[in-house]
Parts: sequence; structure tokens; C-alpha cells
Amino acid sequence: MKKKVMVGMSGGIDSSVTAYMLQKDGFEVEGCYLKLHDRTDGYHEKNLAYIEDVAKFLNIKYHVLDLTKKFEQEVYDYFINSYLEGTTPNPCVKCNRQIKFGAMLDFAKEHKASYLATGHYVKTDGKFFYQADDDTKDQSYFLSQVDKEALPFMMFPLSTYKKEDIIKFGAELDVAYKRITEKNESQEICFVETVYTDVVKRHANIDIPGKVLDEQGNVVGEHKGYMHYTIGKRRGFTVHGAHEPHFVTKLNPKDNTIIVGKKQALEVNQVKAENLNMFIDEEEFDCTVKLRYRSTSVPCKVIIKDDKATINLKEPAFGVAAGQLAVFYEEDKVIGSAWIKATS
Ligand SMILES: Nc1ncnc2c1ncn2[C@@H]1O[C@H](COP(=O)(O)OP(=O)(O)OP(=O)(O)O)[C@@H](O)[C@H]1O
Repeated sequence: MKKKVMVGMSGGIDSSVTAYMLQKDGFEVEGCYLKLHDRTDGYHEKNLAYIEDVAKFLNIKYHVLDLTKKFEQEVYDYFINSYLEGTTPNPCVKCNRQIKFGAMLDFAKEHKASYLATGHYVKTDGKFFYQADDDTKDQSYFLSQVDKEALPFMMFPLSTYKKEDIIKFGAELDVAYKRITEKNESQEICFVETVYTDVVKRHANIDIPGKVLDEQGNVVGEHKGYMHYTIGKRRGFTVHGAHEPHFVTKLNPKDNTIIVGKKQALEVNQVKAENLNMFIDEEEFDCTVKLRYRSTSVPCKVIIKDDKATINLKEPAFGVAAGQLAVFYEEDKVIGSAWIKATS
């Protein structure tokens, strides 16, 4: 009997090709579309029309799973609260743990699927995640908080391919191909249609001007409201009489001030992180760490105590934001991750 794989289908080319590849490999494939939010611009209708085309072409069944409530509680509220608290959230990381490889995995198991597959660019051997072969597409950073218990059920057929290969496979999907390539590459955050401030605006007045301070606490300029800024930002505020660029180094929600400094002020040598998700048992180890998605890995020593990590960087990093994830790598293998709380 064929083994069943549930494929998380978004309507885009990556998950469509994932379903196609697994069917070619001899699996019984079913699709699952997650409704995660109530966007009113025809977003879900369009995605579902694409999925309908692909499902017809492959002659597979698909399900629509409404997780709007869970998504709001676990991802959306956290996203808004992070900006209110002056930190920089990473909603995709939360979604992968709680929703895609939490609730969707439970759904796949309920439907007697042996595996859950997605179009993420990442590898797994059932115990660890590894970076995808296509460096520019690698999504291991976003998956590093997924519960290790979920790994034996996960499949990522795209992990050894380059995007160009996927486009070629997509062309074999014939009628569906035109439509799935019409769909734009997904936005960075699926519920943000334009910029994050447009979303936060629905819940708070973000346009309350405040004071810009230097590192000594002197008032040096004005800003538009602290929620407009993230660590490392260098525009949208004034610094009177400055000849060199100034960067945001700290946000103070309590008094609506922001602290700015020259590039050097962004330098970080130690990071404190919490809420660990570890794939190894060691509590003291050398590795490399990514402190933002699109940043290069920095060599470091990690010491874990009472479920908190102290990350001593062997080379300085710049523009590290509380709220982002520190992901630990041993070459291409993800060995754990933790949420950044403070830097020095
Ligand atoms: N709404 C959704 N319902 C079900 N699965 C989803 C949904 N959104 C994303 N996924 C799954 O997660 C994978 C990664 O999502 P992401 O948005 O990062 O990728 P993508 O490159 O845009 O993928 P695609 O081309 O399939 O849209 C998708 O390929 C798909 O398998």
C-alpha cells in the first residue's frame, strides 16, 4: 500500500512542485491549505483557485483547515505586542512551531498520513535540520524552533534543488503552471500586505513624536514614534548637527524615546537568549550563530544555565535586535536556537 503524505499547499509553485514530486515518487498525496488570517483582498480565494487547479491536474484530494483563531492567539497577537514592547518579532518562526509543524502536523496524523511535507528549503534526517543546498533560499533559520518530536514526520523534497530546477518541474504541471507562476513570490510575512506599521496601526497610535537621545542621554533630535523603528535603522529621525550617519541602538517604549549612535555603537559582543529549543544535550559548546535571517554566521561559545543561553561572540556582530532568534549551527547542521533578550 502507498504511504500517505500530507502536503502543506499554499497555492504557490514550491508547494505545488512538492506535491507533484512526491506523487511521482509513489506516495499517496493529499493537500492541506491553512487559512491563517482574514485578509479581505481576495487572498484566500486566489490561493484556493490555484490549489484547485493543481489538485485537479494531480487528481488529489485537498483539505482547507481554518486556523485563524489559533494563528491570532499564537502569532498575530505576539507580533503586535512585540512592537508595543519595542522588540522586533519573527512571526514565521512562531508559525512554523505552533501552526505548520504543530496544528497542521496533528491534522496530518489524524488523517493517517505518515509524513507532512512542505516546500520549505531545508533538510532533515529526522533528528536535525540542515541548511538547504541553495544558500540563497535556505530556511533553516525559520524552522529552528520546531519541536524535535516533529522531525521524524517531516519531508522537504525541494531541499536539494535550486529555484531554477523547481521552475522547470513546475512547467510539467501543465495547465496549473501558468497560474502558480502568476502568483507572486510570497511576501515576507503572509499577513502583512504592505509594511508592518500598517498592521500595528490598527491596534495602536504609532504616530506619537518623541525625543532622540544620544548614548549619554542628551536630547539630540526628534522621531515619529518609537514603533516606526527597529535596531540598526538609520532614517526617519533627526539628529541635529550630525555629519555622520546615526543608527538606532535602543527603543524605550516607556518614555517613547529612541537612542541613536554611530555605527560602532551597534557592535555587540555578548547576547543573552531564552526559550531554548535544543537538538543536542550539551550545555557548553563552540559553534556559529546567526543572529538575523540574512546575516552571516559568527563563531561563538554558548553557555546554557537554567534554560538561558549566554552567547559570547568571537567576532563582533552589528545591529542585533531583541526579539529575533539566535540560531546555533555546527557547519550546516542546526543544533538549537533561542530568543534574543539582551545584547552588550
Ligand atoms: N497557507 C498555507 N497552507 C498550507 N501550507 C502552507 C501555507 N503557507 C505556506 N505553506 C507551506 O510552507 C511552505 C513554505 O512557505 P513559504 O511561504 O515560506 O514559501 P513559498 O516559497 O512562498 O512557497 P510556495 O511557493 O509554495 O507558496 C510552502 O511551500 C507550503 O508548503
